[in-house]
Amino acid sequence: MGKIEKKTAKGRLDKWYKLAKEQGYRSRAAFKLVQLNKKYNFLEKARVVIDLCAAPGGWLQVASKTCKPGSLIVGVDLAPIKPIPNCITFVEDITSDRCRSQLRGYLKTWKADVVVHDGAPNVGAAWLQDAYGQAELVLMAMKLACEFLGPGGTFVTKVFRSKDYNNLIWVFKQLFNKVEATKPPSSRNVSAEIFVVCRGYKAPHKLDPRFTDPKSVFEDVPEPTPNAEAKVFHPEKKKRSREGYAENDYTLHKVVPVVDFIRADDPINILGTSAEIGFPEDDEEAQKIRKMSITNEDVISYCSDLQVLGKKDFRDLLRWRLKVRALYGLGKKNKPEGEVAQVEEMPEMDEEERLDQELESLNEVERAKLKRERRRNNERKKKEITRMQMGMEAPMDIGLEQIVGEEVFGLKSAEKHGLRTFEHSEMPAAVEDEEATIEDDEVELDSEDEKENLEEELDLMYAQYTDRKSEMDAKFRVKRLRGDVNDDEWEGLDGAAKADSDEAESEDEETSERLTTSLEDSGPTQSGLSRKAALFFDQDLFEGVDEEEEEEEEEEEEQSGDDAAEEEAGPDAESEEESEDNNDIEIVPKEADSDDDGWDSDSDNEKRENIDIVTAEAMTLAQAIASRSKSKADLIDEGFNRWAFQSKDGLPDWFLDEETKHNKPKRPVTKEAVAALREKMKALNARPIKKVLEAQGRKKLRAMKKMQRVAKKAEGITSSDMTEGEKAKEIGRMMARAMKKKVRPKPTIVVARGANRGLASRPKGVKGRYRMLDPRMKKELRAQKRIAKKKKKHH
Ligand SMILES: C[S@@+](CC[C@H](N)C(=O)[O-])C[C@H]1O[C@@H](n2cnc3c(N)ncnc32)[C@H](O)[C@@H]1O
Repeated sequence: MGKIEKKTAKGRLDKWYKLAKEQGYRSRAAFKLVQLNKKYNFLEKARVVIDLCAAPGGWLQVASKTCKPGSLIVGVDLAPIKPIPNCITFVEDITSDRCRSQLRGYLKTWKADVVVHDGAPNVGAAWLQDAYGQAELVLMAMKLACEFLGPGGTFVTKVFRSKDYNNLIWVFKQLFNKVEATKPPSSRNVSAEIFVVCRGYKAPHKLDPRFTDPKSVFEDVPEPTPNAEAKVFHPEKKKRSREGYAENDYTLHKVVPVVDFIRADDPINILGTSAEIGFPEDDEEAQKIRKMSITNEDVISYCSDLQVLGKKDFRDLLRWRLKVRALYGLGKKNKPEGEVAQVEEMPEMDEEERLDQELESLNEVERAKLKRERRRNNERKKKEITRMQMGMEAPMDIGLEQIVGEEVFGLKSAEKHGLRTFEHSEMPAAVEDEEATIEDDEVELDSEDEKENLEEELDLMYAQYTDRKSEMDAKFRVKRLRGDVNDDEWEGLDGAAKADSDEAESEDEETSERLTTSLEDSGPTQSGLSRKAALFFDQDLFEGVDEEEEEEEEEEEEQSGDDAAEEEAGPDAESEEESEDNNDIEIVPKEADSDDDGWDSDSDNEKRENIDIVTAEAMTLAQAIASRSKSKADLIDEGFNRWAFQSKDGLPDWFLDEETKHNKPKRPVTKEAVAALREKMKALNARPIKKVLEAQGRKKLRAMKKMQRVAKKAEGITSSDMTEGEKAKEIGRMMARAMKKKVRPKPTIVVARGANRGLASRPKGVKGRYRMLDPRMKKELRAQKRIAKKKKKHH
C-alpha cells in the first residue's frame, strides 16, 4: 500500500476514513489499532514496540501517542514512511535477513514488549494468491516477533480468514498463552481480515524451525467441517492443494456456472457459499438449461441472487435442480455423475443392458425403502416403549403395535392385500424429447415415504444452507458475537476470551512441554490426539464442550440438594429457577447489555440517551412505566405467554423460523400513546432540515457582514466635513444600496430541439444560468393549465 487509501466514493463515505482525516491519522487503519488496544491495553505498558508493515504509518502514530514517553518505536515497510515523532522507520522487506539485522541494530540488547503486524500484499486482481501470500507473511512476522519479543510479550497480527487460518491459530497457540481473534468495528464487514491478539509469549529457549516454516505449517489438512449435519451430508474430506486455493473461493461475489450446480455432489455447499448461479453465454449446455421450460422466471431470479433465498425459493431451486438432473439422466444416488455435456454423446444402451440397469435401480430403491422403514419402525417402537413406561399407553394399545409396525395405510400392507405396487424407474437420458413432457410429480418421488424423506432432506439442507450463508454474512456474525442470535458456532472467534486466568496459569506450567509439540502427524498431542486431530478440535467451535458437560453433571448432582433450599426460598425463587431452566425464556441480567460486544465502553446511561421511541406499542409501554402503572415485575410477567412453553420437539426448522416471527403476542396500544407519537412526529416534521438551517445561517451571516461594512463607512461619513444634511443623505443612500436585493439574471431558455435534443451538458454558446426546455413538456404543461381552467369554469 504505502499511500493513504485511494479516495474512492466508498472510501470517502466511510466514517473511519473521515475520522482519520479529522484526527490527523495517515490511514483509517489507525483506528483498528486504537480499538484493539482499547480492548486489550497492550500499548500503554509497552516500552519497546515494533510495527511490521507500517506504511503509511497510522499504527505508528497511534503507538507514538499511546506509549509512554521515551519508548522505542520502530516501524518497517517496503514503502518509505514520512517521519513520525518518537518513531524510527526504515524501508525493508520484513521477510529478509537485512530487516532482521536492522531491527537488531535498533533494539540492541532490548526485548520488545509488543510486535504488531498489519501487512498485506497489495490486494487486487490476484486475491487468491494474496490470501495465501498474506498467511505466509503473517508467519514471517511471527518469526520476527519470536526473535524480538521478551517473555510475556504481545504479538498482534492481521490474518485473512482463509484456509490457512486454523493452521496459523494452532501455531500461535503453541507459542503464546492466550490467543484471541477479533474484528474491530473499523474493519470493514466485507473484508475477510481479522486480527489475532497473541498474549503471553512463552519465549522458548529453542524454537522448532517447523513452527515458522510455511511448508510444515500450511501442509494439507482436512477442511474444518462447519457443523455436525454437514458432516453427515458431506463425509468426504476435501483436500486443498499446496499451490493455493480453489478458484474463486474467496471472492466476495462468487458466480458458479449452472452446469456445475446441476452436477455437483454438494449443491448445498454451492448455495451456501456462492452469490449467483450463472448461465454463461458461451456455454452451450448452460444455455440449453436456461431454455428449458422448467427453467422459469422464478428459477432465473433465484439463481441471480443466492444470498436472499427464502425457504420456499430454496426448495423450488433444489426441486428444479432435481428435474434438470432427471432430464440429464443423472441418478439420485449411486449413479456415476458424468459431465452433463457428455450425456448426449453416450452410446445407446442395448435392451438387455437397459433392463439390467433398470432392475438394479429398482433393487436399489427397494433396499433404501426397506432400510428407512426399519429405522422408522424402530423409532416408533422406542417411542411406544417410553410412552408405556410413563403410563401413557393403555395395555390394549400394545396389540396395535404389530399393525402399526406394518403400516395400516402403507404400500406394504396394500401389497399384502393384493394391490400392485408402483414401479420406480429412473428418467432416461433423452433430454430434449422428454423435456417437454416432464411434470412436477414425475420427478418427485413416487411413494409418500420418499416424498417425506425428500422433505426431511430438504429441511436439513435448508438448515445447512442457512448455516453456510450466515457464516459468510459478516453482519450475522456480528449479531452472533453480540449474542443476538441463538447460535454458538461463531463463539470460535472470541471464544478464547473466556479462557480464565487459571487456565493461563496452568498453561504456563505446561509451556515447556507444549513447546516440544511436534508438527509431525504421527506423534499424538497431550490430549492423545494426532496433530491433525488436535488442530481440528482446536477450532473454537469445540471450545468449552467438556466444561459444559461437566457443568451439566454438577448441576444434576446439586439439584437434589437444592430442592429443600428452594422450598425455603419461596415461590419467587422457584419461578426464577424455572425460567433459567427454560431455554426459550431468558431474563437477561442488566450487565449483559453493558458489555454488549466488548467494544463500547459507554456507560448504561449514555446508551439510554440513544433510545428513540418510534412505535405506538413502545410509547404505550413507556407511558405505562413513566406513570408507574406498570412495574418491572409486570413486564417480566407479561413475558410469559401461551407460546412460551410450547414444545419445539420434532418441528422442522423452517416452521420454527416462521413461527418465531409471528407468535409474539400483540401489545395493546393506547390512544394517548398514539397521540403522543403523532405530536412527536409533527414536531420532528416541523423542524427545518439541516440544509435549510445552514442556508438560513449563511444568509444571516452575509447580512451581518454587510451591515458591519455599512456601519464602518457610515463612521467615515460622520467624521467627514460634510454638512449634516449631506451626511444623512449619503448614509440613507448607502443603506438603500445595501438593502437592495440583487436581481439575479433570468436563466437562458434553451429548447431541447435539433442538436440540443437529449443533451446532458451545457449547450454550445450558452453562458451563465440556463434551463433546458423540452417542447413536449411545454405542451403538457399548457394542456394541464387548459384542463385546470376548464374545470374552474364548470364549477
Ligand atoms: C495495510 S498496510 C499497513 C497500514 C499501516 N498499519 C497503517 O496503519 O498505516 C499494509 C502494508 O504492508 C506492506 N507490506 C506488504 N508486504 C510487505 C513486506 N514483505 N515487507 C514489508 N512491508 C510489506 C505494504 O507495503 C503496506 O504498506
